[in-house]
Amino acid sequence: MHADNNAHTALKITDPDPNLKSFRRYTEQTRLKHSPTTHNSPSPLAHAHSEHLLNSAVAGRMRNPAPSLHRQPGRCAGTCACRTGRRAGRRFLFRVSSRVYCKKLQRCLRPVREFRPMAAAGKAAAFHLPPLPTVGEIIKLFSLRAQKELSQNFLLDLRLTDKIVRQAGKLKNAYVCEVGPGPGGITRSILNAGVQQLLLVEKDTRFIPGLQMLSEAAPGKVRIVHGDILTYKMERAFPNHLKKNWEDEPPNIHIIGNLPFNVSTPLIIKWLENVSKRDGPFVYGRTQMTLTFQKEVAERLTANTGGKQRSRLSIMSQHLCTVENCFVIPGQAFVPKPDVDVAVVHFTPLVQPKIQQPFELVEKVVQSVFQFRRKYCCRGVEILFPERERLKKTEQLMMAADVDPTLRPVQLTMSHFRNLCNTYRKMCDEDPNLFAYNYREELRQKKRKRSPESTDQLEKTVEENHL
Ligand SMILES: C[S@@+](CC[C@H](N)C(=O)[O-])C[C@H]1O[C@@H](n2cnc3c(N)ncnc32)[C@H](O)[C@@H]1O
Repeated sequence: MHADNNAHTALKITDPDPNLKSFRRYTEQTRLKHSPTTHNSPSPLAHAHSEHLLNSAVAGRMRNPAPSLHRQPGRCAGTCACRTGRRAGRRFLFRVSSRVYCKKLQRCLRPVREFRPMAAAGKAAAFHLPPLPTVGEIIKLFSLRAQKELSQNFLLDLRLTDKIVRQAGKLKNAYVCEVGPGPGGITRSILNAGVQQLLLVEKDTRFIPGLQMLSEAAPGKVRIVHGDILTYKMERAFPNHLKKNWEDEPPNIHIIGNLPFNVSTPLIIKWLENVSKRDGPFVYGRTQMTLTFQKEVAERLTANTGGKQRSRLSIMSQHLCTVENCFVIPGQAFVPKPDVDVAVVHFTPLVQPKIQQPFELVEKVVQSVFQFRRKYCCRGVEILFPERERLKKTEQLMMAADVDPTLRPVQLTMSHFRNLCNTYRKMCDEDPNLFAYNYREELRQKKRKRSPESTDQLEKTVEENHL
């Protein structure tokens, strides 16, 4: 373990983790389960190789099976006699990208055809993770019960995790940060996409040994940070040479994550602010993000003018990024099943934000407008101004911005919001106290004046409750 420049715990893997003792137990059990006595006569060579694989996995030196074991294309190289054909044993097979695995042995059945030409042609072999226990088995192995307070819902289906990772685009030789990798389903898909480096930021210590196992299976590629993504300093996460100008194509850096629901919204707002200020993960340029959200939040992020879900999030995200609602993952796909469905959203920061004003100003205007989402939009605009000049200034703003005050907030287009923000900015420049004006604070003070005792009492009770 060594200290990361982020003051989080970055883990460097040297010795096998104590938990690998239980992994050894696991592999022993697997070996016994699939021993020659329970399967149709395997070749002694295959059995010996199976032993070697299991032992080397424990030592953290798992590699692809030797080509000699793939001499019978399409046939399981392990101790079971299942076939890739239509015949017996088909139920044990499953596919990950172009690879066929035997479920029972966790063994790749990649036929020799796929193995040789690459080497023969002198090309660098594409990276593939060696056979590993399934994500489900990792969960059992390390007793990783999902914790509700961390909104933990795991994805075990590798076809789904592959599909999420494909939304990020081409990841060959990319630098990727995965947030909240948990038991590592998405992590495997990212590694199989041929990334150069993968940074994992995980808050829950219990997942670290399972992630170490993945790290050992992809030597030199994985960096594990035990920390909180909300405070992790992303501006130091990747090498400096990857930096691109904002106007250039996005850098080869991606953020991917199946985020906990209670973290995803504050995190995306933080990252949108980082996009606007070109700091955090965006010091490298227009870093792309592929993240999951509760389906309704994803709909808000991508809602168009007039849409039922049009909200503050729609304007804040779409004025800074191209936002794409990629696909929905039904709740049943997760373990344990959440009460809601989940959607995958892809963000690419825009070269020119649609509203060229400071993040805080845009947020203040947009938040005020949507404060009364069922009323005319002028009702929300009013709260940008102190009471004594409210009506006059609201009228002035609506007129100068050329916005019909009887439109509802959801009917306002991006250019309406741009005009409102630009005009409000001019008014703030003319009156330096205006931006600091806070409607809620004014309300509170008015109430305090009206009934000082009850307000003081109320505040005291709130304070006590906080303690
Ligand atoms: C919904 S689970 C997803 C796990 C895994 N990515 C998957 O798809 O199966 C969310 C993960 O994020 C982690 N997490 C929660 N809050 C976090 C935070 N603030 N920073 C980093 N990781 C966090 C949880 O411990 C958990 O592993």
